Amino acid sequence: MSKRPRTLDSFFSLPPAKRPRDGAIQNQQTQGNSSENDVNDHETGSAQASMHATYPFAIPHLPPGITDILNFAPATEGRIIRDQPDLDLVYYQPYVPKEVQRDLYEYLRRELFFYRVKYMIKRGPTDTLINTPRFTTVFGLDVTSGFGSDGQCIDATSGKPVAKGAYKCQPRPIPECLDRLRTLTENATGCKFNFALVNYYASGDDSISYHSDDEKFLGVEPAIASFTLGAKRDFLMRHKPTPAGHISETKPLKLPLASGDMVLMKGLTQSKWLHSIPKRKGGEADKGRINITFRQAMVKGGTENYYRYNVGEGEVYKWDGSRREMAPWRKD
Ligand SMILES: O=C(O)CCC(=O)C(=O)O
Ligand SMILES: [Fe+2]
Repeated sequence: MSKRPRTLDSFFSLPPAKRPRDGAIQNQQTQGNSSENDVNDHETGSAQASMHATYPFAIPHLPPGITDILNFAPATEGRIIRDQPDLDLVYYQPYVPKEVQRDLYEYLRRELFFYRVKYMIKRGPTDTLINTPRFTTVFGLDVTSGFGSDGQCIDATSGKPVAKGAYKCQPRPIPECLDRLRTLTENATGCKFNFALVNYYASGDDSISYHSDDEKFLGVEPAIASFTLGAKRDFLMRHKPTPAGHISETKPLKLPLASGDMVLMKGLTQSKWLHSIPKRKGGEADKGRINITFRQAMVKGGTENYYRYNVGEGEVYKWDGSRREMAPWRKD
């Protein structure tokens, strides 16, 4: 039995893996080192890829030239930033080794599928259409479920398939390329992650406004690991307004996130601070930036929320190498 690091790919490999044993569960948290489907990998002899019924197309595995170097991450020791009230960060400059920053950026930009999500919100009495000002995609499943070896959602406690309708969305397993980085990040930080959210900021016009990732479905004091690849962009942080009468002795923060950097936000950071990537005119921002955040969702509502706002119902985008931009993708 081969001992290559276990990923989620037993059911990604083509042709499909054999039927699961009853109750077999393989999710980000529980997968072991069993390798029954490695046989498949060898038999096909073709380049390996992650595939799932919910993916519009297969995502090739990371090439060895990237994985071999990525295994040296983190490239530097993290700097602890706790010099302001409620702020609790570890800042790696960089986390991804320099030799693979560019290749990993170009690989993810080229191989992942993205969305430009639109949704309605109520502003007072009026319905307002929000156009998310960046490309997004998401993979993962909250702790109540995992993926069976046939790719179906399995209840984490009973090991049985989750009831039809338990999720309105269609959860997607984390592909090998992101799962590798997730595992490395778990090992380095001691934190657990079951979601990978990816943002692509095509230019300085793309952004994320001030917010905090403080949803209840992440549990108390969530840890979020946030990676930058590609263009350098400013990451702004400011303390949430304090109750009237309280003197806030905090000052805003600007981290100039560069390719390969990682910021781990933990403790009270999400409940007390806001963060944003503001729009920028010209300069490096127009070369494009990928952000990956790893998080841990505790309940099904977290899964629903992440797919609604990062996949939505719109068309699929894929990198078009000749146009050098994301373009609508259609199955031919
Ligand atoms: O792009 C970034 O660095 C931040 C992304 C972010 O805050 C988010 O996705 O919640
Ligand atoms: Fe955020």
